[in-house]
Amino acid sequence: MRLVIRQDYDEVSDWVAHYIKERIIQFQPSKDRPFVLGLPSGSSPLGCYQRLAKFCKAGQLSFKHVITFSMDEYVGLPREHSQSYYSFLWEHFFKHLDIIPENINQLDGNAADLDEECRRYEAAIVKVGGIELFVGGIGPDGHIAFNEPGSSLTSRTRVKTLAYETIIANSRFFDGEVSKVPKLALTVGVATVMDAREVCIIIVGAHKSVALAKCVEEGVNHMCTVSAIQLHPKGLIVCDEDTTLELHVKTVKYFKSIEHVHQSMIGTENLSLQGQVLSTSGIAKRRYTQEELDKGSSIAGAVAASAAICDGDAEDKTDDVDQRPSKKRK
Ligand SMILES: N[C@@H]1[C@@H](O)[C@H](O)[C@@H](COP(=O)(O)O)O[C@@H]1O
Repeated sequence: MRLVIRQDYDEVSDWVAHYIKERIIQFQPSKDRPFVLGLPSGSSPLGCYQRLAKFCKAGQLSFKHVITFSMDEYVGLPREHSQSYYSFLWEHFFKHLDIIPENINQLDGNAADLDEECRRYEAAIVKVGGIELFVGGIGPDGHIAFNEPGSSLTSRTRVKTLAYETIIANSRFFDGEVSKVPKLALTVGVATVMDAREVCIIIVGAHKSVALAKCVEEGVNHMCTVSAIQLHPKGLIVCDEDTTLELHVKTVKYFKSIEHVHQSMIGTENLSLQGQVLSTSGIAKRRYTQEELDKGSSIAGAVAASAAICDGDAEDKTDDVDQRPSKKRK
């Protein structure tokens, strides 16, 4: 698992937006081979969504061949309600993109048969060949999507009763009134997320620092469902400095030093990013502009490393890119 620490929310949003952009571009999606992206709602991904929309508007990125699957939805809240995840994602993301509406998959919290709706969703994911990159956010107790503490780590899309802490936390979107917050939700399962070929979790704010510490420094545990990411071969967490408050100093130093080594191996210094930085992967052969290099060399490097590893031998298919000199880089 990789832990990328940035100064604040804006830097986290910048990093994740660039990362998603590079992953999509690298993938070279087409009608027959679309890029399948899992998406969260909530305040954590907002800055990232705004940046992705800007890329799209500027013609630097297209969602034409991107299929999306949203993580969760309240049960019983009308779709047009401003706080339904359907409305949220349309308002803050989809309507600003060139995405084809039929490629947007969202759970219907008003379906007549909720169990059937969950089965339909899982089947739809399978039908498109699985999710390439699942981006996620967490609640203060470490729940991913609506997989509340105690959720099975092998869970699939299903109906969940919300934990009281979640209802309180989300009441900020319902005029601060707990009674207005729906008590049930549809959510992808922990295993649905972990089945994705890559998982990227955005965690921002001191109020999530305990959850981050549990996820990174403690074991895999159903009371902190995001901790399942430890078992994922390509798990990535992007957080800000405030969120590291409960981590050991040595843990923070460790992940920062890894990123430093990573950058010096894959960044501009040694790899001539101005050339075909991604050529080792065989996936994309795009040249980076100087501006991109100045702004996002670490992101380009991360993506390049990611691609190189994916493209490697079976034994290379791990995320430990940072700790291992790549034979491809000789
Ligand atoms: N079910 C949602 C999640 O999908 C979301 O990721 C999380 C964090 O939200 P926020 O980013 O607003 O803190 O809250 C919830 O409870």
